[in-house]
Amino acid sequence: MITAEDLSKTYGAGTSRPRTAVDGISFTAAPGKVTGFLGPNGAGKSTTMRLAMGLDRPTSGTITVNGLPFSQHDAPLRQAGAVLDAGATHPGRTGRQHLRLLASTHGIGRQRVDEVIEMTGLGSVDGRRVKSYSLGMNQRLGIAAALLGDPATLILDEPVNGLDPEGVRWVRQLTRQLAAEGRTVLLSSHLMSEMAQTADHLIVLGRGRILADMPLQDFIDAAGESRVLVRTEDAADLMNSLSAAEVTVTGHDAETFEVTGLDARSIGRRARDIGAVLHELTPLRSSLEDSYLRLTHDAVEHRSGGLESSGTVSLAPDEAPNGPDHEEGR
Ligand SMILES: Nc1ncnc2c1ncn2[C@@H]1O[C@H](COP(=O)(O)OP(=O)(O)OP(=O)(O)O)[C@@H](O)[C@H]1O
Repeated sequence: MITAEDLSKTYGAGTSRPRTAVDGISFTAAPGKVTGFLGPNGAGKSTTMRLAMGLDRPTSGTITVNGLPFSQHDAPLRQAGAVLDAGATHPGRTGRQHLRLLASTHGIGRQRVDEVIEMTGLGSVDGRRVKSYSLGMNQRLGIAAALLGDPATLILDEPVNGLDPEGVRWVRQLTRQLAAEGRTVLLSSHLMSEMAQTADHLIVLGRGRILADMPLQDFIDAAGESRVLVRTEDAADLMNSLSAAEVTVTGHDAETFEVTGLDARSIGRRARDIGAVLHELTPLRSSLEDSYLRLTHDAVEHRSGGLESSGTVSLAPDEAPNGPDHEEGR
């Protein structure tokens, strides 16, 4: 379990150019779930993860892992493992040497090193020097290191970065399995399709603040708009009869159009009323990407407001992640 309470981090505090990376956030990443951490570049995801792993100190507030600040645990590696910087290894060591060294400094036996090498598919390259590793091999080595202590909590910052499709699928299955075993998994990724298949819960950050904290499906339902695909012999008549202030009708071809703002049931009834012959009436589900982009787009367009659901979604104008003054990276 990871718990942040009113957590803030300002870099360069006291200098002429302070930079608040994390701005008073509170959230819980619960056991047994994959919690997806989303947000544009510079939103504060990596900083929050580093704070959780005790690699940086909060300016104010707290973040705990399994009830205690990470560094206060007697055997921290057994509490939480993290993939934060896949390149953070000594390039002259072999993968196996790197893992053995890490294991020995934490009282972890060689058998566990063999296990994590097996789990991460590094068996064929564990005797090679890390400097010869591809990005994908480095990611696997990072994940192997994170798993060494068999921790209850995993923090994975962009773990699929650089992996081929087989590797991406492997990370997805591994994270799902780790959560199914009752562990807490906090996962960041810019790959929306991957996040949609992996996460149970989402926390969306923008400019250091929480924009959304809710189950994945609720986020998609709350932020996405429902669309319905209609195919009919009487497209022109039905399109005319559906026109209303809150309804958008977009024609595709002579028989097909898409409706936003009315559900399939209402469209079916209207078709019956005017005697239109329907061939297809398909509700189209929003994707996570649609919802994410719509959430941020709306905030910029309307300069206020947000979305209500079973959790929190709010966007103030100056928090809009793709607003005009948004910093694209560091
Ligand atoms: N060590 C540092 N010193 C100064 N500023 C920093 C430092 N680390 C991060 N920042 C700043 O804090 C903000 C948040 O950065 P962070 O890396 O946490 O964002 P992120 O959401 O992980 O972004 P990305 O998706 O690009 O990885 C950025 O403006 C960044 O420039």
